[in-house]
Amino acid sequence: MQFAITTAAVSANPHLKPLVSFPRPSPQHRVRVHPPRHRPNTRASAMASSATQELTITRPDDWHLHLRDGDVMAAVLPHSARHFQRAIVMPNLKPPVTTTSRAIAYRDEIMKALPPGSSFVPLMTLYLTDSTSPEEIKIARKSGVVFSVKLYPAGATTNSQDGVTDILGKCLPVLEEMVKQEMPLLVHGEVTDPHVDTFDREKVFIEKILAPLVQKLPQLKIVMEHITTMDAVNFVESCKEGHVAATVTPQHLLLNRNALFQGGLQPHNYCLPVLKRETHRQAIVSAVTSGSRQYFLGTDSAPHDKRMKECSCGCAGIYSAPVALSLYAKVFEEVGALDKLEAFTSFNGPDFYGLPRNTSKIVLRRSPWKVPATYAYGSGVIVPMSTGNTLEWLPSDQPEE
Ligand SMILES: NC(=O)N[C@@H](CC(=O)O)C(=O)O
Repeated sequence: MQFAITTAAVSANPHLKPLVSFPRPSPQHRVRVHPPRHRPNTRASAMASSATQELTITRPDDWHLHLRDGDVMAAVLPHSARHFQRAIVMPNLKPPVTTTSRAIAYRDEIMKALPPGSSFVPLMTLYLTDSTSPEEIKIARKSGVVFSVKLYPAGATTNSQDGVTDILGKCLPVLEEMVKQEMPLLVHGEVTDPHVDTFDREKVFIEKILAPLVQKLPQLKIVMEHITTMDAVNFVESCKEGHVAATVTPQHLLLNRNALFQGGLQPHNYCLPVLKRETHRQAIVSAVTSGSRQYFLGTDSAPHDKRMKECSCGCAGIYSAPVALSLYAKVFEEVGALDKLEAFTSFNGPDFYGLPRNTSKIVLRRSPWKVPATYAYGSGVIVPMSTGNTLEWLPSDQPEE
């Protein structure tokens, strides 16, 4: 990563309080809290660096993306293709992508919808069901286009009704084949028991499902998707690097659960797993900006029509593809860790998946830009994360307002 301007290497926001420490269960699982470094000690130096700084980083990949299909896909795909070289494409379509042949057909649709000249590469994912066969995993690996298998506990989130009901039982032969094929299992880590408090569902999933799974199949490569709690951070860090990793979204780095109720119900901040307390957000920020190789970028960008979000039973999902890079840069800058951004966005993911790192670059300029209120698609509009806000970091090919 290059810092083009030398006035002040990396500026932290002088108005932000340093992160505070919080009680931890055991010393070996302690999250490292990294206070801002290179904090400019004069207003002048902060202003000088903010006026001029730019970052050149290896082009990132998005390791958790919902592209949908049809009109919505046509509208959102260019946003991801503009900033990301590759993306793990989630399979929760209606009907879900449960076989390699469907994954190939979906991939073809994506390729056709790409803007001319785009070199974006979709990495396909199979949707695990109780009846997925070990043979399907062999076919998936041979195809060269399927790179992972997604576990949705049945009923946990958008289009998960066909998901898994018994991961440690019925799915075991499939998981054993995945170990052989070195095929990562991507996990939506929430229990669905209605008696478990919504805010505890990730923690309980770790205790009841994930920890036993790792114990049973320690060689299985697992990505805990869109982590939201310090429990997840502690769990990931208690596991072996290279075997268990986690993706982290911009919303779980920037928002806590107050954002759901700020001035009234805020449907555009509602996603699953739901936002958690501030202490959890801080634990995730500390973990991700520590330089650990177990975390990588996964936006979970999940577009829904505005009418499906703003209604009596609004659906879960935050659309972040156009703003994600700007937001991740903001998070890293706020704790003085911009020097760690590139590993998170561009190295840790491919290293975990055993894929080559990208060779092309992208430039982030400190050039404030206003997020549009909505993005139009065929029959409606999608409201992006940070709608209407001004963001500091502009990726090089982001069109100016
Ligand atoms: N994150 C969400 O809240 N929603 C996702 C599904 C998912 O990843 O849980 C979606 O597909 O809309």
